[in-house]
Amino acid sequence: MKSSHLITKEEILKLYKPIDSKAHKGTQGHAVIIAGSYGKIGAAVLASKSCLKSGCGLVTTFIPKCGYQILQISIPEVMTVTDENTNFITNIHLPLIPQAVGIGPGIGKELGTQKALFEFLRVNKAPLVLDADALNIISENLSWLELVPEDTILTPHPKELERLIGKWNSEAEKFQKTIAFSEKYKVIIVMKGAPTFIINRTSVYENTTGNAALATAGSGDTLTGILTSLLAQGYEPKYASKIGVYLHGLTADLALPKTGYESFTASTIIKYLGKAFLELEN
Ligand SMILES: NC(=O)C1=CN([C@@H]2O[C@H](COP(=O)(O)OP(=O)(O)OC[C@H]3O[C@@H](n4cnc5c(N)ncnc54)[C@H](OP(=O)(O)O)[C@@H]3O)[C@@H](O)[C@H]2O)[C@@H](O)CC1
Ligand SMILES: Nc1ncnc2c1ncn2[C@@H]1O[C@H](COP(=O)(O)OP(=O)(O)O)[C@@H](O)[C@H]1O
Ligand SMILES: [Mg+2]
Repeated sequence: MKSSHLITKEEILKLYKPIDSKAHKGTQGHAVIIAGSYGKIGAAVLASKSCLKSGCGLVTTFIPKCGYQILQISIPEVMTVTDENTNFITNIHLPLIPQAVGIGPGIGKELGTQKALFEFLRVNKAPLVLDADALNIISENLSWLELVPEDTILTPHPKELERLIGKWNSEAEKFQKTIAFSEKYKVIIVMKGAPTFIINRTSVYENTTGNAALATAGSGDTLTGILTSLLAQGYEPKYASKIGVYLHGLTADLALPKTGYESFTASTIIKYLGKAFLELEN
């Protein structure tokens, strides 16, 4: 297997940019989260809340109509734009030019959603995070990756990775195929797992934070929100991916003594984001 570089606190401290005292919401980036379908609006809530709580100034979330009240009541700080359709996304229209977009958590694979994703990828110019069902749809339409901005961040868990690159027979082959995929499509792959690796062309980075408390529904959805927020704030994708993965894992390391493994949930990740960022302040 190819040797990897460790993502350590020392490295993250060099990449992290503290918030300027003259900052206002307009300078902190406007992020868009496109997520959710009937029964999975929670994915949109988790991604949007973690996005907002990772420092970007404004968050707009695009959801099917059924999620409108849920989202507005769960997170009043987040603006909401709804699809014409009730239960799933069919036509992505944004009344703004976003600084970054995260798309995929909980969107499902309805034909209408597949078409909406293709149309969105055709017109989108903003730095992008692709997760969950966006990856599952793209796995069956790999040529769509030619439409995405260079250095788009893909965040597959092992099953989503298999759908993208095909089966592997060994760890070495998994890395070899993921590297080849990253090179071919000029994308950054956050290979989620225990630990998470980031593959950027032939470079492999291994995260040093995180623990099994993260093995809980929605923890990947929060990572999508964090990464999208960092991109919206102007971090280059190669740095946003490292900082985001590091902070996401750090929330679990900081929370574990208080929550134990069992009671830790994706909402705990969001709760501990503040403490994780404060670790970068010294
Ligand atoms: N509250 C909400 O609204 C939530 C909404 N959510 C949304 O739901 C949608 C479906 O997402 P999903 O990931 O559950 O389904 P899917 O892609 O079929 O993968 C499941 C299979 O993958 C595997 N697998 C996964 N991790 C693995 C690992 N570490 N290591 C090894 N294998 C691993 C495992 O396969 P197995 O081992 O069982 O063969 C498992 O059965 C998606 O849009 C998501 O955003 C969720 O975020 C939850 C909260
Ligand atoms: N045992 C573990 N140790 C460290 N991190 C883990 C562990 N289990 C899960 N994670 C992390 O939790 C997240 C799970 O993402 P994902 O499977 O997409 O969840 P969901 O789709 O439910 O939001 C990933 O970031 C993964 O690295
Ligand atoms: Mg996921």
